[in-house]
Amino acid sequence: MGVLVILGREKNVFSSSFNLHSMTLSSAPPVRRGSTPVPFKYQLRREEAVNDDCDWTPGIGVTEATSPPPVSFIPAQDEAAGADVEEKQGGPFRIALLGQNGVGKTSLAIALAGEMDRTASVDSDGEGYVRTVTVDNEESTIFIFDNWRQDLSTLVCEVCVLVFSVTDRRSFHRTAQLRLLLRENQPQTPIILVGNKSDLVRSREVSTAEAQSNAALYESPYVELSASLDHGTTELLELAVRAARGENLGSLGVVGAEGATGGRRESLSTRAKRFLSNLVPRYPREKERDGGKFFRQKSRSCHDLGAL
Ligand SMILES: Nc1nc2c(ncn2[C@@H]2O[C@H](COP(=O)(O)OP(=O)(O)OP(=O)(O)O)[C@@H](O)[C@H]2O)c(=O)[nH]1
Repeated sequence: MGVLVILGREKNVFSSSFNLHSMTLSSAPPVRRGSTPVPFKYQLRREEAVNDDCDWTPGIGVTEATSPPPVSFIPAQDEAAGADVEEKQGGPFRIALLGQNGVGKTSLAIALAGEMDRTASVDSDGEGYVRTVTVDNEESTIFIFDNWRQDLSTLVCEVCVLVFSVTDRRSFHRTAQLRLLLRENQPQTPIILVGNKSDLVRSREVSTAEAQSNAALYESPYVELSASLDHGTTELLELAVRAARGENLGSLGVVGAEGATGGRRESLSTRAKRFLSNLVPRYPREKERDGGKFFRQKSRSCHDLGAL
């Protein structure tokens, strides 16, 4: 049984301490958001990713002065080998949201915690989100945390959600690095790849197909969503709970905002056929077969317009 820690919702706790530092240490560089391009000289090398997986911004993250308070964590009972599967069914399940700064982890954690729905059963201790959810007619308790700043080797959770912003290619690359680190430390933990900010269509830098094939390479499901619009978050929540229960998710294709049917997506040819069959007959032969219905309908609508 574990008590988890998010510094997410009460991010103000972290923010306020950070601001305090910013005030005293005026030379500290600003925190980089996911949508802000990073100068080339600041790009993270692999060695840096291994040693310091906190941030892309140099000078921020691991120093004593700017790091957030340590995350408290009590390992769950089922960590021991031979954990009781039945015990796992109801949780508690720990879901860790990891990813580059500004990709929307906190927004996503809040959406998953159901804070926007005031009737949801949500309880936060200020460090994480605790929620009881019913998935597949079964109740489970979940802990969601989005602000893991310590060494990834100390992270213990039932599911890892690697978040990137579809508007920031660098954050997509960051998930690949994180996956590498996670696989080194906990090869069995299910990983779900999440492309957030799907609402920002015009600023997109990572296509659905690219992210999906990347996820498929590692047999992870890919979920595309918008935390801000709370679009696709339910699918992620259900997926995470199923993964935590030990269900094999495999590679489900795209789930969420752009392809809400998961592995049961229609093929391109099926969709094309359906689209064509729905077309109004346009060609003379079809019009003949149609018995002139098309024209009659059209003239009727013209007539109606005239009446207006
Ligand atoms: N358009 C859009 N903006 C989003 C979405 N999700 C988050 N944002 C915005 O992205 C910015 C960063 O969101 P956060 O939730 O703070 O991101 P984070 O990953 O927790 O950031 P750090 O705590 O710095 O690591 C905020 O301005 C959010 O409003 C989304 O789905 N769509």
